[in-house]
Amino acid sequence: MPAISLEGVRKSYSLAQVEFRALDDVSLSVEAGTIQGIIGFSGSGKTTLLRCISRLERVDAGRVVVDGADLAHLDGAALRIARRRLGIVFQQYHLLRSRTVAENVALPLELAGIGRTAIAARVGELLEWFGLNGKRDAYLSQLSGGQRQRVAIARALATKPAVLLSDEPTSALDAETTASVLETLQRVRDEMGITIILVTHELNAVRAICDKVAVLDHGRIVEQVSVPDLFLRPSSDAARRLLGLPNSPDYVRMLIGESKLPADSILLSLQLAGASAELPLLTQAARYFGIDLHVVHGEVGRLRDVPYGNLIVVARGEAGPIARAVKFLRENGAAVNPLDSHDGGNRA
Ligand SMILES: Nc1ncnc2c1ncn2[C@@H]1O[C@H](COP(=O)(O)OP(=O)(O)OP(=O)(O)O)[C@@H](O)[C@H]1O
Repeated sequence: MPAISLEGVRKSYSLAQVEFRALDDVSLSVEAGTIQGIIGFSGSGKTTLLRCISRLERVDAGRVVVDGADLAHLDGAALRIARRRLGIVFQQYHLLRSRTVAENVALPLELAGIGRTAIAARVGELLEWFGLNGKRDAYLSQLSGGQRQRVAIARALATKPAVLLSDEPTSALDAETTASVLETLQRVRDEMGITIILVTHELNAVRAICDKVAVLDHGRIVEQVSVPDLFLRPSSDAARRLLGLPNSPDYVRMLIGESKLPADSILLSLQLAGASAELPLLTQAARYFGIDLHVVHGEVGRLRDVPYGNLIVVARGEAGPIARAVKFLRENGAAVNPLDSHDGGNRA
């Protein structure tokens, strides 16, 4: 059974009597014990989606089933109890300045009416697990950003939720602290078996710890794929733009500072993964077919040990050899798409 299942979720806001659909028929199933990333451009609906899952916002239509309970259709005491199965962390921590670390972590347990002895035991267990024992009596002002976020995560997990929702938990942190918070989230999944939803605009966070990732675009999920598939084979326009792989030739020309390419050249988008990324395919294609292949934009790297390259290449030469080179690249496992229909993209 999935830990979270969204079916046909819709949410609109009215602004100056104009209805704006922030979530449009969103369906998503998140397996228990996994980290689900949610990415998308600003305004695509990420935060709204988290607010609807946590019932901070009521959906207009659809089902929001968390750990077996449909939060969209619960009210009163039943909703309060069901919400304890969810923990939430935010970018800005939302911790209380007037309380110590231990008192912050205790807060949700106090609100749930748990007895003092049980609260002390649970808080002690969490502070130990999060390496915060030495800070139990410290106040917010005495903590680093990373420590604050660990306190916020510990507090979110106080009531032993099945699911942790995290909204941009690392965007206020430097690279090193980000890495340690991401590692903490990974341990939360691995050692506590908690399902995590991670809303982020940082692709590195997705690459580092997510199992699957959903791409939101204008309130719709346009891709729900494994993390390797996002990086190695992005299919939606939104995912390609998020990865810095634009589909628009004009945008690429601006990026490379060339308003016009030579008449005998075309722009190619090239994706290589696994074995194809280990071969010197571009050099071979250029040599065999007597053309120039010039990488003008993109990235190469390794994703969970699979080498990959997402490249924008200017191919220069005669139409026939370019078409044969493209065929050769495809036969050797590269995904090749002409970007430019004006400068003869149809030749490939
Ligand atoms: N309470 C609200 N009233 C009216 N419009 C809203 C409200 N909350 C969100 N919106 C609109 O819904 C759309 C989605 O907003 P949301 O905050 O979910 O996007 P996001 O992807 O989280 O963006 P960001 O990355 O900038 O946080 C935006 O156009 C936003 O202006």
